[in-house]
Amino acid sequence: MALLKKTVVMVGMMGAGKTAVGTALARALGVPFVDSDEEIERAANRSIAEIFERDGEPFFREKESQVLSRLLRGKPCVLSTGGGAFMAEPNRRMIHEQGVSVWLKADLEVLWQRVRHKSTRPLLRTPRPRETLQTLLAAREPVYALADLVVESALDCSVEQMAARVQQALATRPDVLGDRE
Ligand SMILES: Nc1ncnc2c1ncn2[C@@H]1O[C@H](COP(=O)(O)OP(=O)(O)O)[C@@H](O)[C@H]1O
Ligand SMILES: O=C(O)C1=C[C@@H](OP(=O)(O)O)[C@@H](O)[C@H](O)C1
Ligand SMILES: [Mg+2]
Repeated sequence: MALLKKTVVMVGMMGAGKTAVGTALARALGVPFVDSDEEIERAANRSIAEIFERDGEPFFREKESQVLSRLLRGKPCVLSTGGGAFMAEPNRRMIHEQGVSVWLKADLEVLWQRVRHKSTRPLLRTPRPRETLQTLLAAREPVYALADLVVESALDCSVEQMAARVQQALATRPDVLGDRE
């Protein structure tokens, strides 16, 4: 059984699999899983889409930073963020100081196939959502590249396979993952 010394923070685009792979990774490691979007929704008692609609994106980003700060101060766990969380420099600093970031990297086609039938992501409620996703991806990739570890996703790679790949990447970091006695 593994011993987690630092919180593993999943970052990357919408549809990269942060929530799904983070859940599987936490199960495999035997540690708690938290998702910043779910925490925000629970505290507000509203969906992310409703929060964007009623309170606007700046309000959501403020809540996101607060939730990240709180969760990073807790016991080591797997923490999946929303796709925009890593864009803010103060968030990146907190994550870097208190956890280890893992970028789930995926290309446009993979991301699009995973998000196209869902209406839960307010940033993609545009006349041409695929193009919006492409523009966001181009703007964000250089920032995700600042993450501590990168794990690439492909269309034929299952959630469990991705979690195993992340675990392999973490095994190269004895400051993050150790052996329990
Ligand atoms: N490696 C994968 N293989 C197959 N389906 C996946 C994979 N990763 C994610 N998915 C699916 O894609 C969708 C988006 O994944 P999700 O975890 O919500 O992404 P994110 O949290 O990064 O936006 C979900 O339906 C999820 O089950
Ligand atoms: O990319 C983004 O800015 C967002 C991604 C979403 O999370 P997922 O990446 O889990 O879909 C959610 O936080 C919100 O809709 C904004
Ligand atoms: Mg998610």
